[in-house]
Amino acid sequence: MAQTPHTVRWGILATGFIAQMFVRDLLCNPALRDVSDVAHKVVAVASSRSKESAAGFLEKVNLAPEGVQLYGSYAELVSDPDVDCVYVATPHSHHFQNAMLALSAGKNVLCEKAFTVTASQARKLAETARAKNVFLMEAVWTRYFPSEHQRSGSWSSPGAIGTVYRVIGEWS
Ligand SMILES: NC(=O)C1=CN([C@@H]2O[C@H](COP(=O)(O)OP(=O)(O)OC[C@H]3O[C@@H](n4cnc5c(N)ncnc54)[C@H](OP(=O)(O)O)[C@@H]3O)[C@@H](O)[C@H]2O)C=CC1
Ligand SMILES: O=C1OC[C@@H](O)[C@H](O)[C@H]1O
Repeated sequence: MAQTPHTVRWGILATGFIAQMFVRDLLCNPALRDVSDVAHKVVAVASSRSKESAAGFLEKVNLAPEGVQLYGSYAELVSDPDVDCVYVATPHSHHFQNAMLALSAGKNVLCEKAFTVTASQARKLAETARAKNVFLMEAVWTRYFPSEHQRSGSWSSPGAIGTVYRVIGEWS
């Protein structure tokens, strides 16, 4: 019998380039990647500038406005009781304050990379997430590439490839 998927209700914090990419991907049918136990719904979008910017975002990602709350501030977004998880897509300089705002409101958080500017900020976010018993993760999608699983599964085990003297990386 088909399983009823758990629906995660997302609040999108910021409306720039990667937020648009993220929402388009988020709303792809999970069955396309053989996933049936979870579904995703965008229930709120906030722009730091205005509610109109948030409305413009919906148009850019081809998302119908019905059932989506629009906010002109991040504080309003994290206060929305219908939001389960906040996706933080602001510049690095603002990740700490924005993720902390959402965690403090008891929201689960997915925060864009680079996670924080200092290690101390990252520790504070992790401590807050633990205290609030919510999920917190940095949005490093490349971590989930099949090649990365191979690398972490075999190449990185002690001694598997001998002593590493030099590493050259490339994004392609
Ligand atoms: N995982 C990945 O593959 C990628 C991750 N990123 C990461 O995502 C983050 C955002 O990058 P990107 O989307 O390219 O950036 P953009 O400049 O396109 O968008 C950032 C958005 O943050 C909001 N914002 C809030 N405060 C400020 C501020 N003081 N200055 C500028 N913007 C502000 C704005 O939205 P509004 O005012 O409407 O809320 C703005 O549109 C970065 O940390 C970047 O590293 C970027 C690209 C790829
Ligand atoms: O910031 C980024 O922008 C481009 C992406 O391809 C890359 O994975 C990411 O780190």
